[in-house]
Amino acid sequence: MKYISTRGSAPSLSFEEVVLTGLASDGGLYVPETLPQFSHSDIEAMRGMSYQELAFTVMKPFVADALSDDELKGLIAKAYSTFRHNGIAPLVQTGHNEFILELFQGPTLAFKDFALQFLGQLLDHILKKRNQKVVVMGATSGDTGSAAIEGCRHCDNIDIFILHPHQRVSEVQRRQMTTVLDDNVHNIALEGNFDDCQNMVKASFADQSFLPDGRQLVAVNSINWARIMAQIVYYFYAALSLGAPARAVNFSVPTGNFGDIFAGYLAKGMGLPIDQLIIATNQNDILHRCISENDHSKRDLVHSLSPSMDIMVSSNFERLLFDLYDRNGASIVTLMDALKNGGGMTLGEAELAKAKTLFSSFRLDDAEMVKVIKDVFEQTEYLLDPHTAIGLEAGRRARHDHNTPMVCLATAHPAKFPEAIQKAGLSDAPLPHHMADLFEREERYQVLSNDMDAVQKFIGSHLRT
Ligand SMILES: Cc1ncc(COP(=O)(O)O)c(C=O)c1O
Ligand SMILES: N[C@@H](CCOP(=O)(O)O)C(=O)O
Repeated sequence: MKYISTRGSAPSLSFEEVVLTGLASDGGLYVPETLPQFSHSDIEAMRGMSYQELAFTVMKPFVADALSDDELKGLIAKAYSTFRHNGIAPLVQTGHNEFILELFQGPTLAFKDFALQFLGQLLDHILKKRNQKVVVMGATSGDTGSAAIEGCRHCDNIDIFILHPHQRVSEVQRRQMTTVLDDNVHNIALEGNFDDCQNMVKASFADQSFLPDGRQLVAVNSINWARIMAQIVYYFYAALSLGAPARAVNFSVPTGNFGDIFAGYLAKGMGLPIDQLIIATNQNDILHRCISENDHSKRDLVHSLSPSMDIMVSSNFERLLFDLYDRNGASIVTLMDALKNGGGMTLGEAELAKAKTLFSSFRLDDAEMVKVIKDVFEQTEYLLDPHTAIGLEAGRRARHDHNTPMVCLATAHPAKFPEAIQKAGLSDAPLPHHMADLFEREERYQVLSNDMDAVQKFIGSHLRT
């Protein structure tokens, strides 16, 4: 399997190279040259598999050149060994043909664990084999950071630097990152927003001359293809539990950087019968505006009660555009230049029409989201986190029919976001046992101005030899 860049001029890479490269040298994102296909009977044969068996079956075609079957099985076993639920991704029914897929049973309580505990094991394996040391640099709006730190902290060959927007993540999210005191783990609170953090990470990948000779950056954001790949698995898992391949399923996905829902789009492309894919956004609604009215223009980023989705420029949208524009890299360069320099992009008529057949969308503001948390708790005693509340309500409003099951991805545990829960007039969800003393733990992080030089100097001076 080869991987190609969405901007058409970077070299194509193998799986191992793509995992270590992150951003393509032409500024694009890597995608597989062809998408593996599963037939109706292949998917039938997946019924009854454990999460780990399914992960092996779904990911194998993407990695077959790089990992033996036993190696892949071993990495999967270790990655999911720290999850707190035997089912790994349990489904909970909240209404008629309406389900929540709990993706927060991993060690850091968000869906990011599915890909990042696996990526941590994968990087450790590859780097030990190559006897190579790397620098991980990532941007987080709150959840990627802690999952990446948890995944990488035990890797001797990694120094990890995570940028989060200063005072723009919840206190639980910050402490999950900053109380990890291993000497290869570094947290930077950037005086800016998530887009500033992500821009700085992407610019640093484009010019890595600030690193000492022999070191390279590796991405833990969904820039890294392995992140998306691992997230495809739970779409298969949920759909199989609800009757696939005989029965189609809809998914509603709280969306920010467009990685999670893009994994659902790929699952559909691989043969999984998915009917609707619903993009659920908060007030930072560029994706909803794009799908509903072809308005993909940047606006000021609003600080919301669902902070993990406070993202304006959704990195993975570029991967979708690449497909919409028949994989023509030059078209993507034009669109991305317009977004960067002109503040927005307009999709062609045919491409917008295609996007509308693939995705529905819905937007909720804070007040609407808080009401959903309150109403759902009153009716079912199920406590939603703010991101999941947006996904659930968007699914209810945007689904076309009630005979097809609708699965809302529960992307985080409510204990991470007490502010929204309190606004709904409810008592905080307790932190799970392994985090019970989070507020007593010592923190370490560095506040830095939104200045590339300052960040890169900080990284350079904190690398272990
Ligand atoms: C809790 C939570 N929900 C939803 C999202 C959106 O996911 P994506 O960025 O893959 O669209 C994120 C992060 O981006 C998140 O942390
Ligand atoms: N919500 C994310 C933002 C980064 O997204 P990623 O999927 O590209 O890592 C976060 O919690 O950091």
